[in-house]
Amino acid sequence: MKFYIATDHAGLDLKDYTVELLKEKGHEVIDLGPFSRDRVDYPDYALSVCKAVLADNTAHGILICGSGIGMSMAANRHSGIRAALCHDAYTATVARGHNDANVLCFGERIIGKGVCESILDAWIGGSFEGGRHTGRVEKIEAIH
Ligand SMILES: O=C(CO)[C@H](O)[C@H](O)[C@H](O)COP(=O)(O)O
Repeated sequence: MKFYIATDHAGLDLKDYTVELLKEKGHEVIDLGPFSRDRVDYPDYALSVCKAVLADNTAHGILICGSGIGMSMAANRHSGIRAALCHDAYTATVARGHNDANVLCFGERIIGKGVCESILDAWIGGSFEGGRHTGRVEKIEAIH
C-alpha cells in the first residue's frame, strides 16, 4: 500500500516508528513531516496529508497527534476524507470494512508501539465490505 503520513510535535516518535515499520513490511511511505520537535499545529499537517490523499486515491493517510482527536477532527473537515481515530485492531478493522476510511488517526499519548503495529496490520489487512455499508458511506459523502 501507499501511505502519506504526518504528525504534530506530540506524535513524532510514533511517526518515525510507523514509517520504518511500514517500509519494513514493504509499503511505500511518504513522510510529510514535521522533522523537528518544534511545537506545531496539527491542522496544518492534517491539511497536507488530506490534500495528498485526495490527489492520489490509491493512497491512504496516517495522522498522529497526542490523542489522535485533533487530527481526526481536522481531517474530517475535508470533503472526500473519511478519517478514523483508532485505538486498537478492532476499530481499525471496522474503519476499513464498514466505513471505507481513507485516513487512519491515532495518538502517541494513548497507544504504544505494540498496539500501533496491530492497528497498522488490521488496516493493511482490511478492505471495504460494501453491501449494506455502501449507502451509509454515500450518505456521509453527501454531507457538506
Ligand atoms: O489535538 C490534540 C488533542 O486532542 C492533540 O493531542 C495535540 O497533539 C495536543 O493538543 C498537543 O498538545 P500540546 O500541549 O501542545 O503538546
